Amino acid sequence: MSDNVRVYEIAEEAGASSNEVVAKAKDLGIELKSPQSAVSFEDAEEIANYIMTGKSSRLKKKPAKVKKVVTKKEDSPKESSNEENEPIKATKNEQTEVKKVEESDKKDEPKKDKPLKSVTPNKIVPKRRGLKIIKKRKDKEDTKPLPSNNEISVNDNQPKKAMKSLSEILGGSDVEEKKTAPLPPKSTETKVSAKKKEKKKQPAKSHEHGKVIEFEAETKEDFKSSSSDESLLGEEVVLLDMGLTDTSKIFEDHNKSHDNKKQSRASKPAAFGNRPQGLKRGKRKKRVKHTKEEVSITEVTIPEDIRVYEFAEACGKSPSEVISVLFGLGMMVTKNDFLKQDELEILGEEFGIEVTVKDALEDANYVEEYQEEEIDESHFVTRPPVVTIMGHVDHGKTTLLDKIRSSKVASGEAGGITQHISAYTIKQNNQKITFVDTPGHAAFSEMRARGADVTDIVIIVVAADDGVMPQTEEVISHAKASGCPIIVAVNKMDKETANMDMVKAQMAERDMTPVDWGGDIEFIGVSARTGMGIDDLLENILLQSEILELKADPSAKAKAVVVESSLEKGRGPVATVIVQNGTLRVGDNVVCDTTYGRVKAITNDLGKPVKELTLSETGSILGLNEVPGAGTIMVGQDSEKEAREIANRRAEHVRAKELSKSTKVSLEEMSGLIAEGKIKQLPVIIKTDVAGSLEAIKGSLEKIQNEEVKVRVIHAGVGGITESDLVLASASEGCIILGFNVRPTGSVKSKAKADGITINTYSVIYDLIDDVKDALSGMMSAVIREENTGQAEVRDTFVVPKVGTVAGCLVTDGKVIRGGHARIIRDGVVTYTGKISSLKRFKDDVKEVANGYECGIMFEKFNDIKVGDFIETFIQIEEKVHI
Ligand SMILES: Nc1nc2c(ncn2[C@@H]2O[C@H](COP(=O)(O)OP(=O)(O)OP(=O)(O)O)[C@@H](O)[C@H]2O)c(=O)[nH]1
Repeated sequence: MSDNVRVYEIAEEAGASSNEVVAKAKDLGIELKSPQSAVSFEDAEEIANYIMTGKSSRLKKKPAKVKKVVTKKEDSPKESSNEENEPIKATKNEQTEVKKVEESDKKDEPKKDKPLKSVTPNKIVPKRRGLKIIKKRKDKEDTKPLPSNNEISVNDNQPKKAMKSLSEILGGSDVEEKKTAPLPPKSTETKVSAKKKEKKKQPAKSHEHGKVIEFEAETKEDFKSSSSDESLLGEEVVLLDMGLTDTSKIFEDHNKSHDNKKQSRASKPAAFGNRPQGLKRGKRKKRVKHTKEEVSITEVTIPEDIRVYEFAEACGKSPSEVISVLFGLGMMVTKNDFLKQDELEILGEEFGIEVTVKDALEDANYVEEYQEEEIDESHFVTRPPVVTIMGHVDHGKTTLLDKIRSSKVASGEAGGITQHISAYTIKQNNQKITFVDTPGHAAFSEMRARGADVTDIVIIVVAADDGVMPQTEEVISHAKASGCPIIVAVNKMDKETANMDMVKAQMAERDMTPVDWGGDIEFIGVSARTGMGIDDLLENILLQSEILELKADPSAKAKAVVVESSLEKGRGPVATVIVQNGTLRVGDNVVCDTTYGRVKAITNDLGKPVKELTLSETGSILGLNEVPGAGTIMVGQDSEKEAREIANRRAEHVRAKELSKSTKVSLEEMSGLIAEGKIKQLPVIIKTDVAGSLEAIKGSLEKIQNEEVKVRVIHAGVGGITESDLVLASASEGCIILGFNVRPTGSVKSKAKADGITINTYSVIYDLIDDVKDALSGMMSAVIREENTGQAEVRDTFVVPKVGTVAGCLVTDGKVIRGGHARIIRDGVVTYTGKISSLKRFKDDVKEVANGYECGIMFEKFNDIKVGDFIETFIQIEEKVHI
């Protein structure tokens, strides 16, 4: 077809009458006689744009009137297009279209011309497409048969690439929206449907000729060439906007239609790929909004441990959406990864959803329940204080604890106390005081962190001769953090070198000013060896306790804190507890975190069986199904069933968490490994009979490490080696299970064998540590050690054609070995390091030549040998490194 465009076509395109076109053409200096007159494409574009935008490069003055019309039509997005060069009229059309689409999506984003393809005057082709499309659109609208000339020619001329640019500009999702959106009457969409019908009637001349862009609903990023009506529809939607004078309606409609499309759009982030950047930005914003409106999920309650895909599902999103949001913020996750707290927060904000993390143990939070139900202040009575003694190593904690105990408990009653126990109760002036021996200040704080702050008063022991030591400082911080009243026991006052004032001064420097110096801390001089001052100390404790007004209800169900636990031969799990509230009786059903049971027997701190333990009393209980962790809280339950259910629920949760953690850790560490370079790890699971040795082993193992290797304790627990340990071990490559005083039972053993999991059991801690050291040593790179084997001096050189230079040498030390390593030293500088490729005595190849003999030596890939060079031969010995 010809290149000519007729007046009425331009009129349709520009949404004006033929007469107007003629008039405007005249303004531009193009003479048109009638609606049947034809002009070139360039002129047609110029005229159309002039009508629509009021601007033209051929016009010196922009007619304000036209401009107005345009502005109205396009709802202002044009303004910015003015910044671009006028000649690009068609571009403007495109922009206008895009704008409309964009704006209908997000009204709040005003004109953004930039994202559109930057158009240069040379690139007229895309403009034409715009023209073509507009034309089609109008056709339908006005039910005027469209001359297909323009379209055909334009289409034919247009390379596919140009089509893509249009698709980019339009943005797949937007188009799709229009396609599927329910359209109110008079809206753009209404027109579209009208057009559709028309199209059916009209064998779409224009379509036949040219390729039409089709935006697939599902794959927005793709666009295709097709001649189907549907595809036309897609185009038309866009084009219709152009023709409309009441754009505000369109926007309204678009907005409405958004609601329906949001989801599908949001779930196709791939569509972004084809969009210009500016649009992308807009879209992202949109997406957030839409999700909010459309899915109408404004809040979700999720479990603490939730994977990406689970979260996506809960929020009505696709996993890829979640991933892309996090990816955009530099967080790499896969759909199976667990989301962290901060990630959940970000996602919630991004999607406009209020995310509530549900306590997974909500139904099994027996401690909280107890606090709510069992605490009845009307039954409160005064209870004895619980005291913890802390201090620097060797300052006399243990001696002091033992002294207090032995001096306050009749030896007959105690049955000759020799065994160290973790807690005991004494009587001072008929008032009870319970002392707890925590394994260290870290353990003390750990217990507090777990909510098991059993301590009422802290005693800091400072040796009168040593004064404040590094650990004393740590203890001060821990004690202060606990908020408990502090008493300083200045120990070893029996020593000649004791200096109370020095201790006081040092402590005062650390904000622990003695009462007699105007502060509020009592300093009591004691001697754990002689017993001096101990009464004074106990009196002070009782005084503090009075001030604290410690109260509890002995008639309530028992609530106790486990301070020590172990698995004892013939007795099973044993837990040493201190009762915090209520009374713990034999026969009580109790739950203790993941363990439960019916109290079979109670032995008090003197090792005697008792029927009950009341407020602040301590003793050991038997009857739990497993060994509870130190610091866990034991609470009495109405029935064993209830106790079991709670414990099982908690155990399940812990197990799930542990498993999830182990995958997480390995992932995190993958990147850690990369960052660290080459570090190797030995994952281990430690199981011991008592909590004390568990801590000791764990602590020692964690310390065994250097830059290259280290131990990673995946799990550490008191009790036998179970199948769940095997599950955990198999989740971590190369994990070994270390048992101390515990052994796997038959079934666990055989399962471990079948799964290829190593279980090593020990009864001596040092053996365990040594074994782990050996294992780590095995993981370390071997060290290459050199050993000199001999030396030779080059006395002469011979060049053998095609072979190389042979050094005629005299071995001056040790021996020279064929195939061995050698260094050539010239003037004291190493000039070559490599291998001896050939070693001869006269004409014979020999394996080695000893000191004092002459030989011919050739080197691998080296011929630059000179008389006077020294040859040093050596062997390399690979040596295992021990940690
Ligand atoms: N002269 C004298 N020696 C004491 C006194 N108290 C403790 N000792 C000695 O100090 C040393 C350390 O005492 P421990 O009770 O083991 O000290 P600790 O603070 O418990 O030490 P760790 O348990 O290792 O943290 C022992 O040799 C005690 O005999 C005291 O009042 N006077």
